[in-house]
Amino acid sequence: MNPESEVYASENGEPGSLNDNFNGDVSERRENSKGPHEAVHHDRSKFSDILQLKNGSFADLPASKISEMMKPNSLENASTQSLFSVVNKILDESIERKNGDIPQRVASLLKLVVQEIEQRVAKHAENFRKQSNLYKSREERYQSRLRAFETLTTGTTEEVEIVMKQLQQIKLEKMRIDEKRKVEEQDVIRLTRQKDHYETEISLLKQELDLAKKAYEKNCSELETQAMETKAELENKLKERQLLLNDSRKKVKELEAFSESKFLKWRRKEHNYKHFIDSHVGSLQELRAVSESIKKEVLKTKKMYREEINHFGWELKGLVDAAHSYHAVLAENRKLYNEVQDLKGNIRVYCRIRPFLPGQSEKQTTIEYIGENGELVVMNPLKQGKDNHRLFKFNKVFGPAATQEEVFLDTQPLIRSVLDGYNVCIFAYGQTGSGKTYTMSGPSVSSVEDWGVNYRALNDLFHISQSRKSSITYEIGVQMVEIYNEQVRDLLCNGSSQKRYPFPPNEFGA
Ligand SMILES: Nc1ncnc2c1ncn2[C@@H]1O[C@H](COP(=O)(O)OP(=O)(O)OP(=O)(O)O)[C@@H](O)[C@H]1O
Repeated sequence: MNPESEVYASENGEPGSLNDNFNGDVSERRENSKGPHEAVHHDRSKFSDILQLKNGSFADLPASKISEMMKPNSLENASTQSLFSVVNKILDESIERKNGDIPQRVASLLKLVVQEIEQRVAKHAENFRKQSNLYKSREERYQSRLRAFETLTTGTTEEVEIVMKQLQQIKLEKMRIDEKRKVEEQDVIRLTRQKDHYETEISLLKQELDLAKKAYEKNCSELETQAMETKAELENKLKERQLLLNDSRKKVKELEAFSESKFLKWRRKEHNYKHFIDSHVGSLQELRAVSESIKKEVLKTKKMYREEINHFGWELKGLVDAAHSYHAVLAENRKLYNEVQDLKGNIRVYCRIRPFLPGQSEKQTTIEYIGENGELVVMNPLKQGKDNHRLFKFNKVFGPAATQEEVFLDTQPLIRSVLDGYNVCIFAYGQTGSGKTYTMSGPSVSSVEDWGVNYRALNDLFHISQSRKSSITYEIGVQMVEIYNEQVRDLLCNGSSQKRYPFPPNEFGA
């Protein structure tokens, strides 16, 4: 038995009232004493009988009864309640008696009963003490256990947290499993319904199958009878067919003989056709070769035609370009013609003033004024009065800063009119060192910037003739002459044998 069960047993039994305890002791002794149950009952009934004597007294009891009651067995088996009742009754009787004397035998009984009660009280006290010690030891045990539990509790807080988390996860898992289980339950319900449905379908199909089976069996029997009939018919027909087959065999033999003769005839015809086809294949090959050569000829002719057409196309394009250029030239000529007509006469006179040459910077210029419209005022310090200044009028005056290109641009339209058949003459006039060569040829041929009117004019004419070559072919010739002291000299003639002019009229006028 464990301590807890011991405590509960003790609490329920031993710490009760005195009477209960005494009753317990009595029952315990009763069980331990191996005497007959009837004897115990007899001892107890003795005390009960005595106590039920309400009108009688102990003093009046016979000595034999009292000595029986005083026996150790009788006292030990009596209940504590009975013992206290005996004591009280004896004491009450002694009080009621006037002389107060108690008979010797009653006093002896009283003493024995009191001793019995004392023993029981002592035993009871001893039990209480033992119980108390037991409770104390158990309390100490519980205290130590409590402390151990407290230590365990503080030590296992972290574990408890982990366990709580695991528990949480397990709960979640459980919820998931529950949901899954619900779904599965629904599936089970669905499947059960389906199963029911299929079962009803199966039962229906079974019924149909039974019906079909019966119908089939019926059909089978009908067919069997029909088959028998048909068999008989077929046997008859077979006989008829057998006869027909014999006839047919005879006919086949006749036809075979006929086809054999036909085959020989067709064979001969095939041979004739083959010979005919072979002869025609030869002539066909010849025709093919002729056709190939004709095809090549046709392709060659086609190519030639294509090239000629291309050539015509180019020529046509040239004509179109020429027509376009011709229109442009016509427009330009018209413009030039108008310009020339606007001029007063066909002669233009330009004046170019050259800058001072190196080393002449200290000299004073005689040019007073250069006008926009060709006016030039020249001062003559040697003359006085009115003659001091003289005004000259030109088509245009080029100042010392004018470039070669600016000078050329004014003469360019006139030069271009040469290409349309007009006669043009550019004539440079001036005293020695005034800049005629510089203007007409330029200081240097290597630099295009320095080119004078002659080079620029020829360059321009070559460009135009090149652009118009599809429509017009020009022949360009150059003459360069110098008139000095009324002597004309050919400047393009090499060496000392320079040709002297006047030339014959046909040469000079070209
Ligand atoms: N516009 C100009 N700018 C700079 N230098 C010029 C100009 N015109 C002429 N000169 C210079 O003046 C000098 C004389 O010029 P150029 O030889 O052309 O004169 P010219 O009239 O031909 O002389 P000549 O009649 O003796 O042959 C040259 O050194 C030339 O470089």
